[in-house]
Amino acid sequence: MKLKKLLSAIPFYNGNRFDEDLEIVDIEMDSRKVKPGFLFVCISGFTVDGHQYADEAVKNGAVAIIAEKHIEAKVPVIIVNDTSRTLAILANKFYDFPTSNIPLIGVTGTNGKTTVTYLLEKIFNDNKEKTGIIGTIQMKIGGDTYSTPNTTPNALDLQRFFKKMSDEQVEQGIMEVSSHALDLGRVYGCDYDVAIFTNLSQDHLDYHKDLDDYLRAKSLLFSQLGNNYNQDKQKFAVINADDTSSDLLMRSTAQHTLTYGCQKKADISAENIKLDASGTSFMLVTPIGSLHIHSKLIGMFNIYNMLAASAAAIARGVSLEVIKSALESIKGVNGRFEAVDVGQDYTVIVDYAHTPDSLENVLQTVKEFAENDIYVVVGCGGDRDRTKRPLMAQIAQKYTDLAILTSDNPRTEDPMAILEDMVEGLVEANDYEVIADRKEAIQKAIHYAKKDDIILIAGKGHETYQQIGHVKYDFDDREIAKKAMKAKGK
Ligand SMILES: CC(=O)N[C@H]1[C@@H](OP(=O)(O)OP(=O)(O)OC[C@H]2O[C@@H](n3ccc(=O)[nH]c3=O)[C@H](O)[C@@H]2O)O[C@H](CO)[C@@H](O)[C@@H]1O[C@H](C)C(=O)N[C@@H](C)C(=O)N[C@H](CCC(=O)O)C(=O)O
Ligand SMILES: Nc1ncnc2c1ncn2[C@@H]1O[C@H](COP(=O)(O)OP(=O)(O)OP(=O)(O)O)[C@@H](O)[C@H]1O
Ligand SMILES: N[C@H](CCC[C@H](N)C(=O)O)C(=O)O
Ligand SMILES: [Mg+2]
Repeated sequence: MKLKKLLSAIPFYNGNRFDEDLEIVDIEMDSRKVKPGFLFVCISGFTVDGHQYADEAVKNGAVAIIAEKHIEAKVPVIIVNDTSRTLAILANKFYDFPTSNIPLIGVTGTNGKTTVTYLLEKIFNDNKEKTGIIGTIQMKIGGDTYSTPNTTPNALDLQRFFKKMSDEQVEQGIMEVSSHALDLGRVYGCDYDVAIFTNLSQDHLDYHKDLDDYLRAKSLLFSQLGNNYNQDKQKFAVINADDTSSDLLMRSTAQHTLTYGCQKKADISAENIKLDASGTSFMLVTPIGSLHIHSKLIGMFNIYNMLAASAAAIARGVSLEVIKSALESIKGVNGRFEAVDVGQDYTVIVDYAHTPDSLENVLQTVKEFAENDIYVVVGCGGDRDRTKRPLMAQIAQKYTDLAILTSDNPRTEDPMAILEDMVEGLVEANDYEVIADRKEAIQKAIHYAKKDDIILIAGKGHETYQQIGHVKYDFDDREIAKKAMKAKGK
């Protein structure tokens, strides 16, 4: 694309000082990835300032630069107020507004985003539609998977992936939209058809000033719904009516709303709920009819996830029969309440609970079905919200017979300092142990386990690494638990 055409996406941009007939081969925000003919965008990051790398970008072949301040360069430098937002606008234009060709569902909320996206994948695949997914575990088109460092990638990677989805005739895009992404404008310009809200509870207070600021970030998904207005497309906000933030989110959108819930009056609800250790059953009540669902997913929180997915599928025109068969056949989501079974006579569950609310939900569920002792192995991530650490330790102790506090991904923090923050939250007299080495902590829990006990290993779920400092070491809770059980003779 010609630089001139690309720059037409920036309002009031009228700099004719440069050779705007320059051909731009692609856009980059990372100097190390720049190739001849690229446009380099300087981003002021959290760790370094991208403006420092303009020289390197030019050496690698950048033919023009977008920056927030004057820099000396042998190529045209276009100055804008906010390079992050400009990058989102330019990437959208460069890849030809790919989300206008793909029906897109965005899922936001503190917990349940990944789960809801995989429920939706199953529903749309059963409806014979090709899906594309973007989220915490991976990005995916049909059966092909791609890794991503973020739950919601930066605007450039995101628009590139949407273009790929569009080229590969994806019929339904489904993505997790993190509060960081909303706040940093990573999803600016994405044309969502359905925006889903799961719930709001404490997390990410390292980044957001307070819970109101966190909610404000989440609300951006709803206020931008339908901005790329197209009268042929109906847009829907799917909102958890039982969550205290639902009112604000409903007021944040001018589009249709579909509410779901089990307590307050809602458009889509679950009645006659039955929960047991093998799954859940309920009557799914919707504006297009009611059906009985029997699912293998465990816990009340998963009923909410199923309601959210059903509501979005209904908004997209999927029949209740397809929704029922998909929800009844899905076995679970990678690393979410995943049983690790080598034939032992006690239960081991690996789960991704890494917030106070998710840990409480999951332990409440375990407690409801426990026939004997409950052990939890849990830690908190380094370089993340410190205030959730004592709360998570308190919850770990409240619902279990033994809490083994350990490391999650310490990142650049001292693991013992993280554990000290956790221990501050302990209030009850019952037992706890602190074992900083996660492998040892898992082995210890398995060593203690007797017939009919339950061990919950929380926080890392699907992750296959442990990040210590800046290095990611191979680490999979499930593999370590299996080895420990086999070493014990099960
Ligand atoms: C705090 C945060 O969000 N950081 C994100 C951010 O990194 P950054 O701004 O620090 O980037 P930087 O390293 O300072 O670099 C600034 C600029 O210089 C450029 N650069 C850098 C070095 C070089 O040699 N040349 C060069 O050009 C970089 O490409 C970049 O454009 O931009 C990066 C690229 O998009 C992200 O990968 C990175 O996410 C990191 C991995 C992260 O941990 N983010 C977390 C907090 C996050 O966003 N999490 C949410 C999910 C939370 C949830 O569970 O809900 C997410 O959506 O993932
Ligand atoms: N609707 C829910 N409400 C509360 N807790 C939930 C809910 N759904 C899942 N959980 C718990 O939260 C954990 C994480 O679930 P999931 O990965 O679906 O959430 P997420 O919102 O994608 O998380 P992340 O912010 O890390 O992307 C699960 O392992 C489970 O313990
Ligand atoms: N997306 C979340 C994941 C947390 C997972 C947990 N294992 C941790 O490392 O803290 C985050 O980056 O805050
Ligand atoms: Mg997720």
